Amino acid sequence: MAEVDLSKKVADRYLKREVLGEGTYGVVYKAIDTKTGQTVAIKKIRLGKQKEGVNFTALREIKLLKELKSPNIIELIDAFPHKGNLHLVFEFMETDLETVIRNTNIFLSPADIKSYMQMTLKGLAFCHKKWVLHRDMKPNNLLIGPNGQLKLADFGLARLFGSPDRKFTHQVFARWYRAPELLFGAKQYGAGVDVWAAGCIFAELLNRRPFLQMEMNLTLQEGTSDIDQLGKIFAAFGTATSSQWPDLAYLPDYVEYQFVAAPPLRSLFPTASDDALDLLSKMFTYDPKARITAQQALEHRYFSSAPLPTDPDKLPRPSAKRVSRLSDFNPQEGPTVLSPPRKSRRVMPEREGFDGNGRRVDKVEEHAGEEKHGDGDIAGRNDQVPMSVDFSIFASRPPTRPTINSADRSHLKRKLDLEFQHPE
Ligand SMILES: Nc1ncnc2c1ncn2[C@@H]1O[C@H](COP(=O)(O)OP(=O)(O)OP(=O)(O)O)[C@@H](O)[C@H]1O
Repeated sequence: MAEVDLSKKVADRYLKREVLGEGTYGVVYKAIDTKTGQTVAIKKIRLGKQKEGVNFTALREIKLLKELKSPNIIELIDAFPHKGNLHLVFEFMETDLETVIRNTNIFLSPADIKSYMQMTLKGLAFCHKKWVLHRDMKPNNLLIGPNGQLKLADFGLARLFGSPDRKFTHQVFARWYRAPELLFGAKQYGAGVDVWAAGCIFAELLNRRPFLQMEMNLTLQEGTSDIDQLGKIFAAFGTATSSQWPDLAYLPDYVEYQFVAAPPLRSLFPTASDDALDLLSKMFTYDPKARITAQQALEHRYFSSAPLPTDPDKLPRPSAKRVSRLSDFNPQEGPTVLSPPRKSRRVMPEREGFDGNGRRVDKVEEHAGEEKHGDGDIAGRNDQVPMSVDFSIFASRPPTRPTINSADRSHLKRKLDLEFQHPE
């Protein structure tokens, strides 16, 4: 009873405005905090049928996330259960790094790229120090505020609510940022998965296209896609060997890949400086134990050598989304609670495409406006992280992991042969 009273009171504090979009965990609304006049973003996460709502363990974890405060982390301002959904209130951000990268009117200088990478790694290093992993790093999770500050969004959510279900079409992109240990089915992994993803984002900033991007038809094939993604990685950096990565052959989904030598790194990043190339090679180290940490990356000479990182407020970025202010509405009218619209942004596999420069082209599809909730990748959670959640409250179950059969192997061999004959 007490929980219901509390949630109503908190819910009355925020006036929902328009829907900003829908992501893995549910719908995101723009809202106004009537207490402060501040514009916020509210992520509404469906909890399922659990009548008791959020349990104490989850609330404790959410409290920990609220304490995760750093200039490069999106602040979780508030969290409250309401009508069977968990509402997470975040500071409102104007745009995101994916929008910056794919805007062809924006020129990113080496100093700009350095600045975006520095802010990304600062956010990562801060959370890793507190034993919190992101696990779903990608450019659209790197939000940019009005003063150019880049902040990491969705930290800790993968652990709380389960890794996003890769079957959701807008999640297929996330595979391009997955570390090889995850693709080989590692059950125990650490902060290195975020560093690998940050390396992919670094590469994307340099080349202005997703680095380890799979063709859509392969990305959407069930079961074989992790294998194909590994093929893509090995085509770029050479097949991983046990001498480079001693634990390789013991990974749950390990399969032997045809050996290919690495092409020169310089050929993949023609515009990068030598320092940038050196840092990239350390972020893309196969063995997660030997991979550079976020903190070590920040101390790499790339960040102290010329050109120095651009000041965040001088970074080029797209024109800002309009930010509603408290003065924009009449409090007499009462809260404007908008239902999820019938049409909202959603990426469709069959109609989705890429333009000639490898940029994503999102299409709009009509749907019921219902938010969805991933099944959760519990098996893959990091047991070393001292935060624990009773996943049963979210009705999460470990996904069935695709097994590698002989058909997969021959498909893999064919794919690898093709890829290596016709490198991109
Ligand atoms: N703090 C925020 N401020 C402003 N807009 C936000 C904020 N958080 C999310 N959004 C916007 O809401 C929409 C949905 O975001 P969400 O993070 O749920 O999913 P996503 O980033 O689109 O995809 P994914 O779930 O795969 O990460 C996006 O358009 C995103 O830019």
